[in-house]
Amino acid sequence: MESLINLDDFPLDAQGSSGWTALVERCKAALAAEGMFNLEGFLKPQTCKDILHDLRPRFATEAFTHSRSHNIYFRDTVDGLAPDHPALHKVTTVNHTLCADQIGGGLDQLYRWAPFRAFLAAVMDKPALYEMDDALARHNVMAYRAGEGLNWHFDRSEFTTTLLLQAPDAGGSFEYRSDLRTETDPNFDGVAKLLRGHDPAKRSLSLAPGTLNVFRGKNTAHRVTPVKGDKDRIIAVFSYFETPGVQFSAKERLGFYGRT
Ligand SMILES: O=C(O)CCC(=O)C(=O)O
Ligand SMILES: [Fe+2]
Repeated sequence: MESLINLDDFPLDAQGSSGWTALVERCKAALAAEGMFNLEGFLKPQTCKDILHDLRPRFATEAFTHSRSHNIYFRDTVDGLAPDHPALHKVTTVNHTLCADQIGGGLDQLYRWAPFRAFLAAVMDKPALYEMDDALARHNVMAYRAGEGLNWHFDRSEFTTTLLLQAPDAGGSFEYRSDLRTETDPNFDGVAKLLRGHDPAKRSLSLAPGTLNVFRGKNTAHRVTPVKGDKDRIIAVFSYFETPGVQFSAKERLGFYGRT
């Protein structure tokens, strides 16, 4: 693992050591204050280059073009919402996705590496985290080309872990609104306000390649704005859950990946 990630600055392999504990505390504090944390330089630059080299031909030939009109829930109907409620306003997404069964290599090794899950569990105050039992959804890599983005949505998992592999020249910002809803309050009017562009608590972030980013995606509305220029924005996304055996439904797999 030391050839993949910067274990000197981020000693995930030394669980319980003072360096590991300090890192966990730092990440927890950022998560509490800002709803996310970033570890810049997490992935080694050469690893990043090697991964991109491996994935480029796959993006050219076998990635799924995820292109659709959707609402923030990625669901046709939502309990308690009339079909014409502005929280169901439709937005458009276009990007290109490779699934876990098309990726392999260092990203798959990292996804399966137990100390990575243990570190994330400690930061999120969970007894343990488990890999998804879904050969496609476990981890993905997405490429956003000029004009493409991922529009407003909430994630299925409580938190989302991403690793930027390549930054675009311009655009492709990560915009987010932390705690827009809770487990007990869907805050439909707040969602409608954000979609109208009227939420002053919206924040924006431009990530550097190699940065590990973790945010509470289930209740944080987020989007990636359209990329500008010829350099694609390329990002890996890892999904873990509190219980083993989690899978996407066949309908979700079809919608996100074009196959089941
Ligand atoms: O590309 C990103 O930065 C975010 C990805 C994301 O939100 C997702 O995969 O659900
Ligand atoms: Fe997301």
